[in-house]
Amino acid sequence: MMERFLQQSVDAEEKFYKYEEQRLQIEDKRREAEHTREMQMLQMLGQMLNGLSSASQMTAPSRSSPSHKANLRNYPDSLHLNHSTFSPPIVLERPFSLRPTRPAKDMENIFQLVRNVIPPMTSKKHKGQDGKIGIIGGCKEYTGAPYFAAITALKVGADLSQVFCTKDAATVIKSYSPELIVHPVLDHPNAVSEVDKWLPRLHTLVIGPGMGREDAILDNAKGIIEKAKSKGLPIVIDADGLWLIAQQPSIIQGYQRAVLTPNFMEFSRLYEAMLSEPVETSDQHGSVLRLSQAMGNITIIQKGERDLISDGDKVLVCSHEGSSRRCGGQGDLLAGSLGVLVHWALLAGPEKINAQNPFLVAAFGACSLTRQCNHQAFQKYGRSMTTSDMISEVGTAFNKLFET
Ligand SMILES: NC(=O)C1=CN([C@@H]2O[C@H](COP(=O)(O)OP(=O)(O)OC[C@H]3O[C@@H](n4cnc5c(N)ncnc54)[C@H](O)[C@@H]3O)[C@@H](O)[C@H]2O)[C@@H](O)CC1
Ligand SMILES: Nc1ncnc2c1ncn2[C@@H]1O[C@H](COP(=O)(O)OP(=O)(O)OP(=O)(O)O)[C@@H](O)[C@H]1O
Repeated sequence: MMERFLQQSVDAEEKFYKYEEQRLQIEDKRREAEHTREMQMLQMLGQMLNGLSSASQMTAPSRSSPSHKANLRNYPDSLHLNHSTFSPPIVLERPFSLRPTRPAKDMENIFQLVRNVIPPMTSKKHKGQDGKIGIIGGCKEYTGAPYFAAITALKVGADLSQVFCTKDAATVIKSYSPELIVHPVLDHPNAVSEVDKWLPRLHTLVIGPGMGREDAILDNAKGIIEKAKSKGLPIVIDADGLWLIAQQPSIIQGYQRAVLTPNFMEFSRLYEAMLSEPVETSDQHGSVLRLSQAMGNITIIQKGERDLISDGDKVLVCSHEGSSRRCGGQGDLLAGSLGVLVHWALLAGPEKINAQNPFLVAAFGACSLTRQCNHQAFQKYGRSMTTSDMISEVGTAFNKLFET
């Protein structure tokens, strides 16, 4: 009886997703047609301008296109993106508000894509299926950051969160929470092979929160990134992981199964390292687009008043209402939730996300969630709000955004 009931709810859910898929496909076709019309008009305009001045020429930035398909592990063919090599980059403004009067249709569509990737809750699953996330970080000075990232991953819905930190940090992190699995290996002489043993049992790696910047640890992080890349493991890089990338961008350049999450300072360092000039602050969209292209179309989230998300082809803007409180650790919450959403977006496959880039969908979801947690916690605690208060809001914020 119970089984039949469960089967019926699974069937109903599948029907719902099918219907949603069809609706999104129709919407996508409509937008493609609109886009084609706009391109034709632009071409006509270009021809007219050419007639006026023979010197003028329309150029479109070209994408470097390293294989999207390298090392896909067991995921569906989710990185086969519908990019046209010569089409100009699309810049999409997607302000987000829960207020019914403002939602832009495009924004609601991408939001629906995030909802589509959330795995259904059924009694048929075993531990681990909804996500096993590894956090590389945590040293003597910083024990909070890896904890924030790891506990957030669990609260978003991952089944297991494992922290790989230095020996000094392990007991401290463990004492914050019995839910976390903590490995004191990051300053071990065989750190890379110690972590490598665990990689086949993980779905995503989050590298950097509270990792510190000691040369030996950065070297180990580099080795771990190389091992993860060779296994096709999705990687989120934040904080001190970004410090490492700014010194040696080639470690991650062209690996499109990575997301970088720089704050303004981290973004500036990366930008200068890659483009040998200061960030153009008056053109934030252009800057994030250019940096992603220079990195080989890796997804980049530039965090700030508005989060700008780009894969070098599109720019999404998440300006979901947060608050004016900027306590440390909010970026760790973002990194942990992103680790889970990246796994879910890849697992869902291209049909569920309308053949969009799964890393963009996951990034948009994680930014919206972080900002919603910030908003809710600020309503309760105002100036005294801390990141732990935000983490307490993950469950309700997630339900409000994605499950109602
Ligand atoms: N409780 C903890 O253990 C925490 C540890 N953290 C760790 O601390 C380490 C260092 O992180 P930092 O972020 O300080 O590293 P950085 O050395 O990159 O410092 C960035 C600095 O830029 C400033 N900044 C940020 N946005 C800016 C903007 N828009 N304009 C101007 N200045 C801006 C910040 O005040 C910060 O001092 C990392 O390992 C990080 O993970 C942080 O995650 C915070 C919480
Ligand atoms: N001015 C702002 N207004 C609203 N939200 C913001 C603002 N700045 C950042 N955020 C939000 O806070 C999240 C974390 O960004 P932040 O810049 O604090 O990261 P960080 O400095 O890396 O954090 P951490 O303290 O964990 O190292 C971002 O995803 C963004 O959504």
